[in-house]
Amino acid sequence: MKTFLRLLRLLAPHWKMMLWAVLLGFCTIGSNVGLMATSAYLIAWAALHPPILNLMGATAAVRFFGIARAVFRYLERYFSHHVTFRLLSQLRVWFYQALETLAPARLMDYRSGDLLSRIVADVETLKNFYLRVLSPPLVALMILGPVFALLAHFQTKFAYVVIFFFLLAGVVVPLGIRLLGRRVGRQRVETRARLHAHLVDSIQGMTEIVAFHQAEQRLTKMNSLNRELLQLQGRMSTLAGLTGSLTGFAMNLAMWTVLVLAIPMVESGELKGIYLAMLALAVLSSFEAVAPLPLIFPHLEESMAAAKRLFDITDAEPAVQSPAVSAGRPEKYDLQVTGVSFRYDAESPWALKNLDFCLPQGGRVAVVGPSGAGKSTLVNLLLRFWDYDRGSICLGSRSLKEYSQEDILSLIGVVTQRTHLFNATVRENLLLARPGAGQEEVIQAARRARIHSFIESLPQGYETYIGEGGFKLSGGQRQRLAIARALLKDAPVLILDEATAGLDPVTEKEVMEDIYELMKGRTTLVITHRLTGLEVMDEIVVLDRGQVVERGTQEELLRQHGLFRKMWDLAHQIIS
Ligand SMILES: Nc1ncnc2c1ncn2[C@@H]1O[C@H](COP(=O)(O)OP(=O)(O)OP(=O)(O)O)[C@@H](O)[C@H]1O
Repeated sequence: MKTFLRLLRLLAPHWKMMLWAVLLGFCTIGSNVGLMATSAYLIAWAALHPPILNLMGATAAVRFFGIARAVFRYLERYFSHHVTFRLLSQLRVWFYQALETLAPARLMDYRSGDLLSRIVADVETLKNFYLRVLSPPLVALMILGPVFALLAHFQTKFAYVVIFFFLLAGVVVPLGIRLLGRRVGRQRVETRARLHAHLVDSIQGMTEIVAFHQAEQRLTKMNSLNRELLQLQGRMSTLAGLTGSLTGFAMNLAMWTVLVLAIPMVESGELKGIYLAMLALAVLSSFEAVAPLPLIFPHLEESMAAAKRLFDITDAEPAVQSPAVSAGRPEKYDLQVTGVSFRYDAESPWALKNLDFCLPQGGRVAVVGPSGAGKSTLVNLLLRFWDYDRGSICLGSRSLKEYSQEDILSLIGVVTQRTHLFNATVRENLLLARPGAGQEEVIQAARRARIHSFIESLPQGYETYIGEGGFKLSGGQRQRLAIARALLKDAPVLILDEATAGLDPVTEKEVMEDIYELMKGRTTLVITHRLTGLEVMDEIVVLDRGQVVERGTQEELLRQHGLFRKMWDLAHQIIS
């Protein structure tokens, strides 16, 4: 019920349009009843060869209802589709905005295919909530009044017969269908989501799947999910077919009952014969309003399941609470980390324990350590993707928690090993760092990152599409674009998170030179497990299992014969 009310609230801004669509739906079916009734009356009367002038009124009514039905149908479709598409786009934006506030911390537990399924398929499913759940009963209720009045005008018992069969087709049949189709809607939403997640996962990991000969297994799983979904869709279609026949049966029974009651009245002279066909067709056509009712429950169940999946995400608490008023820009860009401890959840071990270091404005500090030491965790905290549990991190004189995430992200430029490049042009990818930058600034940043001449050599220069994830570029070129992006952003604080990992030694050396260019005048934190280029660092902090185990300059650490020295020797053994 709560989900139902929340969905209604989402529809609230469009209530006027929806009301119009319902009114037009009523007018369409009303015109159809009028058209059928007046046509039957006209034909029956014309068969008695009255003077042609006497038929003029009925002829005009047939024309009027015929045209009205078409016009109302068009307008009803126009309004209902208009409102549905606006609703869907509003839902998509609303859901996407919720995703943004949760990224990345709260989204880690979801598969990307599952999220895709929610934003595409589940949102799409919700169009049925209005079109097939809310609107049909309102239209049916509205049509019942005039049809009742029309039939009661001739005989009250005709009207009661129609009400009885309306209730049968519009209430009893839907309840029966609900019993038969229990859980079909929900299962369909869930199976579809699993199939989407599996598909996206398979497409993203296609290279590994082929390399490890897993295509067969993947296909088998996909086929089994497909079959499950097909079965559920088959059940839904069976229900739709059953609904159609039951409603048709109730409709015909209603017509025959009215005829069985009316024919003796014609014989006894209580009712004129020319009204007989009119009554029969009026009853038949009024059932158009009842036809969609039996599928309300499966659609309602499906909409509720889809809405619940969306609300699950939008209700999640962001991992970081932004302050009501952000501290804005600090007066100095130094970072002070004092006694910081953090774990990803209450059951996990500490990823960082009592971490201390100071990074003065314009200074350079490297955090190194073996895999799992907590280096990326530190970056997550500095970018306010997660909030630390103990200790403090200050940027300038203020705690990081006093800055909104937006402000933090504008103050800190990041180059990571996994910089995401979009399936867009080179220029668009660079402009992501500063959308308002002019062409000259873009070129300048690319020049400083030494990627300009390469870009110029591309077929369309800066307008060349670089493919999804920048797949048309080499690793080194991708990193240079990332560096150009950071140069364009021109943030006072810089984090380099394994910025050269995955590059061959020659390219790494070249990219390092670009990185030194990027570091100039910025407060820089380098996160790495590769021990190259660290001689220019003011301090190196060595982390192991979340704790600082050594600190000093490269020279000092090499003399200490501790973990740093071990890592250094190992790295140089591998190279030699
Ligand atoms: N999202 C997460 N949820 C739970 N635990 C996590 C998460 N990310 C990292 N961890 C855990 O936190 C610890 C530190 O991981 P982190 O990624 O910070 O190490 P790292 O030093 O960056 O390693 P690498 O050099 O391999 O990237 C590890 O034990 C890891 O399993």
